[in-house]
Amino acid sequence: MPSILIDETHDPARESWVESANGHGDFPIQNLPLGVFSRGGDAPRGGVAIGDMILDLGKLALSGLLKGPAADAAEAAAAPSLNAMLALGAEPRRALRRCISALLAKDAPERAQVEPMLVPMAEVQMHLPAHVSDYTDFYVGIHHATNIGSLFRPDNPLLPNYKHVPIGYHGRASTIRPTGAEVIRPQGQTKAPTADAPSFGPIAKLDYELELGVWMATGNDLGTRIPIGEALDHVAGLTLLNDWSARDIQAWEYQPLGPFLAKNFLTTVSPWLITLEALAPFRRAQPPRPEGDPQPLPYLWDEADLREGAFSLDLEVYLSSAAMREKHIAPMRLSHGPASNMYWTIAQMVAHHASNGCQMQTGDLLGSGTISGPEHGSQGSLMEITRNGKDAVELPTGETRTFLEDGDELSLAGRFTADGAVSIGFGQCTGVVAPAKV
Ligand SMILES: O=C(O)/C=C/C(=O)CC(=O)CC(=O)O
Ligand SMILES: [Ca+2]
Ligand SMILES: [Mg+2]
Repeated sequence: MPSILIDETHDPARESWVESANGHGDFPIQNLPLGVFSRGGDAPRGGVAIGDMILDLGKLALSGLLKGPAADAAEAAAAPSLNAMLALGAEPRRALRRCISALLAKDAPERAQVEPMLVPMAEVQMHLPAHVSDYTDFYVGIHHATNIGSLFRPDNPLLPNYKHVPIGYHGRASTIRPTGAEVIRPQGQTKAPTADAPSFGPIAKLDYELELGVWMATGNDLGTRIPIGEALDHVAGLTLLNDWSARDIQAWEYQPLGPFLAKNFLTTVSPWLITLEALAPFRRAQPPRPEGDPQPLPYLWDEADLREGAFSLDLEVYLSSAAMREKHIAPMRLSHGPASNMYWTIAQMVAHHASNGCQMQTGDLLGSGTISGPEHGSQGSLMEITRNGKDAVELPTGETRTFLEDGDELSLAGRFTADGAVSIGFGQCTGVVAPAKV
């Protein structure tokens, strides 16, 4: 476990000569997240967000301003995906962060050389930061697991394995997209409990799931494990993740093998990878397990992980219907809550995933599972908010929603805050629902 490394890159007094970065909600100089962008159809390449600009890592790599591991990292990042850069591991990534922070800091003598490497964010197209090797979705939001379990299985909401095993399922890498991808309403086979027979067509219960995504930097050899104490050394950073879900397909298909077509038609992520090093000031102790909960097996237990395995992060979900956007009504907040409702830490997810010798790889993406709080107003899906369609939500236009309608725009937002630190965010994670392609 890398211990919390707070250095000059987190200094709250550090400002940038890129004026828009100072006081920026997501991308002040203390964040410096990694992404892949292109402009006007040119080749996608790595970049670092700073305010409303992007520092082109392709140009930085060629500039001669970097030396040693930082130069290696920038050179590897001058590619259509960051996989080669992530595969270098934490040290070159951290060295690059320290150099970029110094180059972008107010009064940096290199300003005149760096300024031509900046591209306005408004002019670019964002891509996924990495080629997704494999995608796995966990289920660590204990309130979500309890809420949704009681809707799918009223007699048996939280199954007895939940507090021993970080439950997950294998998702599909080919349908992960960055923010902005249209959410085409899926078609599928469904059967209402009252119907005599199943039918096929556009689904009615389109939902979202508020999740954290974890990008893996390095993996393990087939047949070997990742010890929990080393798990975060394999992680590059975090993203927001929306696991769009078809609840009517899910209810009919999920037993006995779990989610399949209800979940694999699209997953949206925020395009910026917030590195673990940027998150150092926001690491927190994992909330203690409730009294009476079982002690996890030793391969899932690490004292250092318990001391700093959680994050001080606030999450929000916003909905805006087509009619709201037409009338310039601000998006309505559907939920708000802390990310501290994760029963298992990221290190526990990673250690468990590799515990059977499963090979993890650079570019693997792990979803946390839906993060819900215990109270109304903090649930991370419409199925929970509307109790599977029983209690409609009223929008400011007087429209109502039980699940998402065509034209709805759904956005996730997340913000890390801590005393004495400049807060940072993920940027956009949004999708607009389009009619089914029948
Ligand atoms: O059957 C259930 O309990 C429901 C499972 C899910 O909705 C799966 C899922 O995507 C996990 C999650 O996001 O927490
Ligand atoms: Ca999910
Ligand atoms: Mg999905």
